Amino acid sequence: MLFHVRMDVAIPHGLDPKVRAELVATEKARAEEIQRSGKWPELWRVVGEYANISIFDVDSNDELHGLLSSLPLFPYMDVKVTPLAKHPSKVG
Ligand SMILES: O=C(O)CC1=CCC(=O)O1
Repeated sequence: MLFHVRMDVAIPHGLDPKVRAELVATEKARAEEIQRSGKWPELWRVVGEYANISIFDVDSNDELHGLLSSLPLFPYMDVKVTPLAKHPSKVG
């Protein structure tokens, strides 16, 4: 099952810079781990925004929720999920 996911990140401005740096580093490590599993085939920065557009390839809604909520930045994200289906006009 493919899902288009947009994540908008809003880390509180008052957060200790060391805590912020650690959060971002652990987010990167976890994101790379999930990508290596093949469940997160696309990850793109939205130009000019602290946001990304991703494609996830998972077996269920519950699996996707588990992956997203395992991200250290999850508490600071607004996440919008769009389930994808095949388009009848797609060639190939
Ligand atoms: O920077 C972002 O868009 C948030 C994020 C998701 C995975 C990652 O490494 O950072």
